[in-house]
Amino acid sequence: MSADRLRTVEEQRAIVLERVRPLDGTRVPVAAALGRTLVEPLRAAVDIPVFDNSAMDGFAVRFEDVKDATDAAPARLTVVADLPAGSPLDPPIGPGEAVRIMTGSAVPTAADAIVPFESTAGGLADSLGEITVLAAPREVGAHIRRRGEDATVGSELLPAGVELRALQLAAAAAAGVDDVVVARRPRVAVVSTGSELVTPGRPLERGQIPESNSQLLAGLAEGAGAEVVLRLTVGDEGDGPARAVAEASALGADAVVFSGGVSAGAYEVVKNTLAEAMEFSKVAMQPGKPQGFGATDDGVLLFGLPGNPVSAAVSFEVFVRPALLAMQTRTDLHRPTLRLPAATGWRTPPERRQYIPVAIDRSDPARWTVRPATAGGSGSHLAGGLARAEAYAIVPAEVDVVETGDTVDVMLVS
Ligand SMILES: Nc1nc2c(c(=O)[nH]1)N[C@H]1C(S)=C(S)[C@@H](COP(=O)(O)OP(=O)(O)OC[C@H]3O[C@@H](n4cnc5c(N)ncnc54)[C@H](O)[C@@H]3O)O[C@H]1N2
Ligand code: MOO
Repeated sequence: MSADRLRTVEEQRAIVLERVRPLDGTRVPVAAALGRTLVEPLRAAVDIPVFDNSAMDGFAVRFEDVKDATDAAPARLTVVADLPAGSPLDPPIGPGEAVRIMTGSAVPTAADAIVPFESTAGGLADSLGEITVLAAPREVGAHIRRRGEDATVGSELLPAGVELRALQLAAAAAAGVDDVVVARRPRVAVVSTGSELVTPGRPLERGQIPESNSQLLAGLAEGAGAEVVLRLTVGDEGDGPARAVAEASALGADAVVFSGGVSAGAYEVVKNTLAEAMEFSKVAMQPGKPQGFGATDDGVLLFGLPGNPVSAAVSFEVFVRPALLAMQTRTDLHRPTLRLPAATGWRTPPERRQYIPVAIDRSDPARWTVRPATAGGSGSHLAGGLARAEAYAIVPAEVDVVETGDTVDVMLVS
């Protein structure tokens, strides 16, 4: 590689992923597994449904008895038992007999169809003595939900490597599973660098700004399944980064995410103090050109993201998030992307892939469009506009300008 050729995003990401070691699996209750990554397939512990059960409130019948029932020629049956949900009973049903049954109750072995209350003359109001069936069930098995039709004991509901969200955990619970084996949460330290940074809300003197990257990066890290074990700000002089790495290691951190102090100035504290453990490179992306990455001897990953807030946000998406997911053995390391037309045009940097924060206009459901979320275009300092961003439009390095109506790749991040 020539000295001035910038690395591609893929090259830099490959260097990062090469250093990732998978975290151990741990067994956690299903109730505590939201956002965790499965490391063993999820298998059903019981059938779903657990037993043949009624899909309707009504009567369990012998199809033969009611198959010809109509308004003009109703079938009359005697109700011989009542089955609320949860009843353990399996009452016999003789010719001309029926059992009142509620949705979810086990269907008696002797029944082969359900007649809903709506198909009888008396409905619920007159459902415990003689009943008059005015309409035949469609077929044998009508309104019966069969045991195991959704899943059977031992069948795989989910493969390893997927994130457990509410729907997946509901399926686990429905399958009688009470705990799952998931990856340990990566422990992350978030370290902001810069002598100009002040805790938000404090009075600002000339030259000072509110510190926002730790909020950004801690939130993104947690969103990627990590546990933030340390969050601090260090100045541009001294050995703050090295002390932060030591503190993070003592806390068992798997990764330290620095922001700021990685480019070409006189006070690049991350670059100046961690040069032995980290490599500092330029990546053909905008924002996010200056990147630092490395690891301690103990394998703690060290990310040196550029300090501009949009640069830090984009860099997290393309390098840190995939690494945190890979540690958790997640199969899919990347955000979903769509291809959408641009609602307005914008300029793009030469020879660098652009990641521009965008808002999606969904007013026409058949034609979503995107527009830059930041008023000043792609400026990496425009932290306020991030509030409106829900995605990044990704424009290839070869493209110089996006025109209104051009289709762009859009990486969804919220
Ligand atoms: N001569 C050159 N100058 C710069 C280059 C270059 O190639 N040559 N690259 C520019 C690019 S691109 C970027 S991006 C920045 C990256 O700089 P650093 O990573 O060293 O970041 P800092 O200088 O420390 O800060 C940049 C900017 O961001 C603000 N900042 C930093 N940390 C925070 C924080 N935690 N919360 C809020 N804002 C933060 C900081 O005040 C600066 O305004 O370098 C360019 N320069
Ligand atoms: O590459 Mo910098 O990250 O443009 O702002």
